[in-house]
Amino acid sequence: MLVVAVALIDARGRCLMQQRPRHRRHGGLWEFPGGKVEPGELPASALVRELAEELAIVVDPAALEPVGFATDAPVTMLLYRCHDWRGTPVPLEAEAFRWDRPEALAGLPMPPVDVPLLAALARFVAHG
Ligand SMILES: Nc1nc2c([nH]c(=O)n2[C@H]2C[C@H](O)[C@@H](COP(=O)(O)OP(=O)(O)OP(=O)(O)O)O2)c(=O)[nH]1
Repeated sequence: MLVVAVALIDARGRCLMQQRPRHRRHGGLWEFPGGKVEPGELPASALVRELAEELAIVVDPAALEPVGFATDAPVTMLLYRCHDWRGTPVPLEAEAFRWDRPEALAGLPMPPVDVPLLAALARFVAHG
């Protein structure tokens, strides 16, 4: 299963994570916005679609920069970062969401693939 996700990063270097609805797989855990890549879909297009559905924001695929990927079978997740989007994120599907520095988010309960990707993101945000 190929999953794409994004770290939206604001002007203060804070990143958005959201809490999965409790009734779903990994319910209650904190994750990056995103979702599954559908057959025939490009990863960046899938992410643009998911961000419109989940957060009501518009993202240009060119504004998505790769951070890295991680696997915890059956999930392989590609993480991008993005500093530029249109609209104000609204949690349409999440239980809750929060903006914080990647180091501060590291203590939240999250799915296994998110742990190394959040660490990679923290290095990016620290070093530009
Ligand atoms: N969005 C997202 N999903 C993650 C993360 N970490 C992680 O293991 N996952 C897993 C949970 C799910 O098994 C899968 C994403 O599926 P999803 O259910 O959110 O995606 P979707 O919106 O396409 O799902 P659906 O339409 O089938 O309900 O990836 C993460 O940081 N963000």
